[in-house]
Amino acid sequence: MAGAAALRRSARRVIRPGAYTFSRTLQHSERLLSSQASPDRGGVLGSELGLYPPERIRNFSIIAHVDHGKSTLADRLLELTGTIKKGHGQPQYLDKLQVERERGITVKAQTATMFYRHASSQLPVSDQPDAPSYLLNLIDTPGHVDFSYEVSRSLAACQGALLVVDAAQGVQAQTIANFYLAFESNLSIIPVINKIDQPTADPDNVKAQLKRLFDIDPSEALLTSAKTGQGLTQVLPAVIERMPSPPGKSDSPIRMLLLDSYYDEYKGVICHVAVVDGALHKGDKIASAATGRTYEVLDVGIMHPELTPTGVLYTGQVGYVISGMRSTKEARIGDTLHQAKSTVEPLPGFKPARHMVFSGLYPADGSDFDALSHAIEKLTCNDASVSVTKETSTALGMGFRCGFLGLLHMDVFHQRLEQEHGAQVISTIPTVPYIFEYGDGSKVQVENPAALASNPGKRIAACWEPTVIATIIIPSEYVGPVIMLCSERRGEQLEYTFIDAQRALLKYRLPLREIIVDFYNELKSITSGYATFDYEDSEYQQSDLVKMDILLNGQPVDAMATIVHNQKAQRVGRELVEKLKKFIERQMFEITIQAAVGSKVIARETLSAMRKNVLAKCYGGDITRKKKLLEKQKEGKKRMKRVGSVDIPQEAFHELLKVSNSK
Ligand SMILES: Nc1nc2c(ncn2[C@@H]2O[C@H](COP(=O)(O)OP(=O)(O)OP(=O)(O)O)[C@@H](O)[C@H]2O)c(=O)[nH]1
Repeated sequence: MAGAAALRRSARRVIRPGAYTFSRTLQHSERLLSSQASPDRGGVLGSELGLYPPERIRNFSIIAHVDHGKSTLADRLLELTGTIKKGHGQPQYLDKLQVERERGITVKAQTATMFYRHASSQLPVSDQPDAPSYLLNLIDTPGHVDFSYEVSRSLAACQGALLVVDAAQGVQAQTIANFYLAFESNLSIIPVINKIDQPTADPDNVKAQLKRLFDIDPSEALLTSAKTGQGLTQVLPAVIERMPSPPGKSDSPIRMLLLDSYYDEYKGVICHVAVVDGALHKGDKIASAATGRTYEVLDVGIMHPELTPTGVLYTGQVGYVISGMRSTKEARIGDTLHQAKSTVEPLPGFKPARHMVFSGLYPADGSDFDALSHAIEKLTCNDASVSVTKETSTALGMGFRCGFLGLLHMDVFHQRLEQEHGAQVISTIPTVPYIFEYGDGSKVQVENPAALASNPGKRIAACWEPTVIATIIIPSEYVGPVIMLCSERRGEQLEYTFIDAQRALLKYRLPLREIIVDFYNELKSITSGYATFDYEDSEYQQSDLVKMDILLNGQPVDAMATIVHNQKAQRVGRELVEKLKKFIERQMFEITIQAAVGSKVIARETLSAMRKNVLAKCYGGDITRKKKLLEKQKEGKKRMKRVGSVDIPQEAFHELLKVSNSK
């Protein structure tokens, strides 16, 4: 949890995707002017984009396991093409969100257009004045499993992908997932074995893995170091020579795919689009296939890498459109935008976002509801993959039930709420969407365990929970402990193979609720950090689930209710009450903390009465020190949540998250 000062500092450093400042714009025009003078660069303004028919365009993505070097490679390619200055002082240019920089992960995919002259012969480009210039759109993708939705969204606009694999770590779980996403999208895949500068690099072993797992010819692999620059000059020529150009009909009415959208305070909604057919000009009238609404194109251009107005986008090009949309809700990702008053066949959409983790978000201070509401609304403007509905808890007051793609997604959302909007939130135990069937045959999807109580008269006949197929790659000596962990988490083994002499691949079907909290941490800790893990959604399976309540002084706290597997209820209940006892401070009266399934209490702790005297350690009469301590206590109180008559610190809710799903 960031301190108040850190929050204030970070609030001043808000970075929004695509947001750009006046000074950056100036730098940009300077760069443009110099770029036009440079023999190695193409022009970019206005009609010059017309010089790039689809044959001279390549749209590609970089896919990789987390930390294998996608963003660094992207930076190097942007530098190599002069799109950004070398040593621009901001590593991982495309990772624009503050959380991305802090956590070193890519959350929101970004796009950048580059211009690159390429000659087919071996002579240097400078000796070939006629070497044609190519327009390359690089689409960065997130690496974490939660964001595979963003990956599939980006891949739909590409014809090829660079599959980056760390030369020392080799193929990892997300390499496999991302490879299949790209393969199923019919992309031409160029393997890039990166980080060859590392002393432990073993490119030949990685080549053998690529052959064994994906049937990739070893001679196709490029060897690079995004750190030292070694091998980087082969990358763009390979993109141009080995990847196809975008398909599309130049003489057809405009049809484009909406790749991403975000809200900019000054410009309104900015849509990233890939033009599939026709050309888009400023002033054109366009319509959304999803909503039927029509808009006038107010501004259109490319991301070079900042928004650069060009007035036009041609077939096969990727850029941005501003068309007076008021909210990103109008800009549905995967929608087809087309010429107004024409009927066109919508382009195949994307895999829709599936919300797999739900959690209640409440203002830490009940009176801050409006501020939280405003912050959530602003944030969802830029992250349409979060679902938000209002809910009320007797314990926490008015709040929101939010649906996320996964746990990291939820974490990132919380962090952004705090950092970018200064919101103080209490989040309830995350839950997955269960399906319950009542005795009368009716079925409900339960995203909030407390909601089960609203049908007290109905007998639960059956329940189902979502499962995932997990892929785990580990050094072979860790196979035993990992198998134990997976069976503790109610997993069913589907596959157990070796990908090389040292490493094994395990596939398990696991209930999603068993992995949403702490599974990855535990997997990492029992494998000394060597395990990599990825999962894809699978079907629902029938399960023996019960609702567990937490009661404080006999009163159920709805925000702490959780759904657990019957066999684990006792253990989880005991851990929850023990944890709560540690976090709830003693108060003026005795507090009983209980966990109960139905009317049966399965765990109980008692906190005896006592008032914490913050001045106890303060000897003598230093009045300013006393005042400071009392101020601190007052500040702490603000972060307390009064439930009935019991004050619960915000940390208790956070700690509960960790226990509720473990073991
Ligand atoms: N030694 C070495 N380190 C590299 C190389 N390329 C990247 N790195 C380092 O590896 C780490 C991860 O690099 P990133 O580019 O952030 O990785 P990523 O794949 O984009 O990670 P996500 O955005 O989280 O998916 C950083 O510390 C880089 O400096 C390389 O060629 N050699």
